[in-house]
Amino acid sequence: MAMITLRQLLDHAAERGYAVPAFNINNMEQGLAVMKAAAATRSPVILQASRGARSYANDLVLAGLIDGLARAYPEIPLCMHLDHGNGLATCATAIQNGFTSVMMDGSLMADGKTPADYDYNADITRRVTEMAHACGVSVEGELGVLGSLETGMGEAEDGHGATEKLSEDQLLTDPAEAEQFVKDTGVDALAIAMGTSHGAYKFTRKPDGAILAMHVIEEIHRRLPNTHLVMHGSSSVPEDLQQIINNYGGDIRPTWGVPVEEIQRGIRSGVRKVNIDTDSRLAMTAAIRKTLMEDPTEFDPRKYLKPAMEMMSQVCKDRFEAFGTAGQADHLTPLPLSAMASRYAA
Ligand SMILES: O=C(CO)COP(=O)(O)O
Ligand SMILES: O=C[C@H](O)COP(=O)(O)O
Ligand SMILES: [Zn+2]
Ligand SMILES: [Zn+2]
Repeated sequence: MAMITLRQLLDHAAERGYAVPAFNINNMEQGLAVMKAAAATRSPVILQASRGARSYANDLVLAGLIDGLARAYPEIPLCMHLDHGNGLATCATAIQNGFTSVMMDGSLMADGKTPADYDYNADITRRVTEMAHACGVSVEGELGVLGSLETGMGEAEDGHGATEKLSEDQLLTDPAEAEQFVKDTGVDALAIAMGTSHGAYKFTRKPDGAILAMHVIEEIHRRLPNTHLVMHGSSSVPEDLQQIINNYGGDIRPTWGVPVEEIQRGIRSGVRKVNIDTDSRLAMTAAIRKTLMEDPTEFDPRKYLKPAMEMMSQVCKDRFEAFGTAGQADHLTPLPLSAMASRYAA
């Protein structure tokens, strides 16, 4: 089938100067929304599932869903990635269930809340990398803790993320340490911290360099020109989606996300994977609120889930176009995991 590893996909993206949005999925509708957008724009895709998604959807159901999506869209290279793995077992069971890539997020301890020190992070990430690479599976690590440069706070969301006040040291990945980390762990991709956070409330104003430190990415790329960089918390939180939600009885407080042009600037400096969950959530919620308020007699879930899929799919198409992913599916021939495993062994 058309399953691809993160490593092969991001190597291709680096060669051709584009990035791939990684969309979180929790159910069939989100999976289909991404695949339809990918097929329409001829884009390779990264679908990612968090620990929360895995327990929401059930690992076996999720494995069946991935298999179905890959078979329904055989022309689209599909990378299935574990988002924010918290230990060896979480990563190993993702691989058992058909994931071709895992994130070991050792920036936090196994509780997903407490900031970890360098030695813990490097050690657990190196162990996951040895295990995953033996299977041909790719690994993303994280150095630095996501959180706000405006408030100094961590970004606790859905029971995940630091809850305490963090120092600027923790909130911004140190470029020298990043160089050491890649050497110590052998990761294929590195997630870094530079002021983004998960969820809808990232910035209280349109972000400038003081609160969205894109220069950190540029410095890390200068030191690690061959490492694929990953931006987390990179939803743009579009104002039009906020407005639809609020016009139809919702309550989203004024807020800003990461502007698409800042992500494009990152792509010029080695960013190859861009994590997006919140924008999909906003799109689906906007469509569902609108549909149900316009016709309060409606009670067939398909009647509001179909527009929800369509609105999410539009967000995905926009990002595929903006990040240069569109059209790239036709230039990729996925290698099997066994070929990737031999490559790592050599
Ligand atoms: O980073 C993410 C998943 O790992 C998602 O970030 P957003 O909340 O900005 O969509
Ligand atoms: O953490 C990143 C994603 O937004 C996933 O969120 P989740 O843990 O609520 O599924
Ligand atoms: Zn999260
Ligand atoms: Zn994340």
